[in-house]
Amino acid sequence: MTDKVVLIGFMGAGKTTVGARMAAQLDTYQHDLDQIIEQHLGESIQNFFAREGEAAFRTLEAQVLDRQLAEIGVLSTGGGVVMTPTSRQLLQRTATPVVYLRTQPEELLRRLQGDSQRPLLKQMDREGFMALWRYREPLYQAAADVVVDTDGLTIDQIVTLISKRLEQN
Ligand SMILES: Nc1ncnc2c1ncn2[C@@H]1O[C@H](COP(=O)(O)OP(=O)(O)O)[C@@H](O)[C@H]1O
Ligand SMILES: O=C(O)C1=C[C@@H](OP(=O)(O)O)[C@@H](O)[C@H](O)C1
Ligand SMILES: [Mg+2]
Repeated sequence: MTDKVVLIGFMGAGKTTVGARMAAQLDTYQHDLDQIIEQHLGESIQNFFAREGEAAFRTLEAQVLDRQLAEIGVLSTGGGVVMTPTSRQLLQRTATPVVYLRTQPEELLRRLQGDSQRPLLKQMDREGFMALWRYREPLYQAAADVVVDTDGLTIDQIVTLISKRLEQN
């Protein structure tokens, strides 16, 4: 299987968790855009968001995405990467397969219950969360080469499914 994959999907879809397991199984690197951005900033995304706002974060995210697409390994993105036209273009143009980890919003809300790291989650009520999911869903679909539904699956099952779907692709 290819040792280059990009994972996209909504907050809580498992991009970070699945990416780490997949990289371990493929004996390759995982790059997590959020972690790279936090290392670069020397502070949490949470703090940066609060001080500089979402637009500044998106600009930075697009720059780091551009650079990381050149690296081998599994690239776990942040859920909002499809919100920026530049980032969407980068995903469209890359030769690396883009995998959409698709998870129903009710399941995401269960997974993210009690989370305090995601600034957008804090700002939203249930309706806002659902609306954002519906808004982003076609953007993920359009950016993806492969769509994997994660509801009810374990991390290992998702990794196996991704490998299978990429072979078929
Ligand atoms: N398939 C899954 N089944 C159950 N819990 C999951 C699954 N995938 C991820 N999680 C949990 O959901 C939370 C968010 O996962 P994470 O990998 O950080 O998502 P993302 O990076 O897409 O926002 C974590 O607590 C993780 O353990
Ligand atoms: O959906 C979003 O807009 C965001 C998702 C987060 O990443 P995860 O998808 O890994 O939670 C992180 O990039 C930031 O909080 C914004
Ligand atoms: Mg993540």
